[in-house]
Amino acid sequence: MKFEVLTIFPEIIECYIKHGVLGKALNKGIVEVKVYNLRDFTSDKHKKVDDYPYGGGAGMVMQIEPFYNAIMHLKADEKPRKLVLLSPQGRKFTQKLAQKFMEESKAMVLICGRYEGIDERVKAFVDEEVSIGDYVLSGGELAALVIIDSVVRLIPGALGDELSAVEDSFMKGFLDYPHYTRPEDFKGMKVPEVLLSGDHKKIALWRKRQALKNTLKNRPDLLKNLSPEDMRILKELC
Ligand SMILES: N#Cc1c(-c2ccc3ccn(Cc4ccncc4)c3c2)n[nH]c1N
Repeated sequence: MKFEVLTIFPEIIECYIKHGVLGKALNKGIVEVKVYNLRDFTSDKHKKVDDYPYGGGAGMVMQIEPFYNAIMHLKADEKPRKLVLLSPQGRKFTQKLAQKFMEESKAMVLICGRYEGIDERVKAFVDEEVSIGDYVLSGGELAALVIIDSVVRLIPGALGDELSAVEDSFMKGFLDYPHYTRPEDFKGMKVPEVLLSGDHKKIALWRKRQALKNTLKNRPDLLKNLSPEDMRILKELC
């Protein structure tokens, strides 16, 4: 899968993608990430990308021309790609949308604005407008990285044999269970006995109960379409 990112801060993307799961997927050739500096698609000597908003108001707005020139440059190879604009006004990005992007797109262009946003006319050239959540960021780059990271985790082979995105929370419809590792006793804070028991059936039940308990407490909105067994466990918790 190929990601092409349009931004005025390429170093934000370039720094992050070298590490972790993404770095390994890049080294394996499962994923390709190309970053384009929008300033390279300007036509003035100052590489200007923003201007004052028509109608007045605070801040600056990013001009359409660099976005248009960059998108036309990418489209010149006539290969299919999904163009996604990151924006506070976008549809909510969820695990389900990450799965859809992974299944449907061989290539994605992630368009990152800054300042108070970008000229509305850019939207005529994009397929999706996406927001990663109900909070205000300073630009689209972090959102682009969230999308890249969550989509790459879903690509078969990206996590390596020992891990699987299927086990990820949200994939199962509820939050994850608690995790523990050595030491067994840290300043009197002990690992739950059940996890030391070696009884895999008991451990699995304990983990399911804890996951449902966490979900009931922090994200009851996720508790839909539970299996009858999970519903039984949940009722015990209430
Ligand atoms: N995805 C996503 C986002 C953004 C986001 C995305 C792109 C841009 C470009 C510019 N800004 C700054 C800005 C613009 C307008 N209003 C407030 C701040 C952005 C924010 N904020 N919060 C999210 N969940």
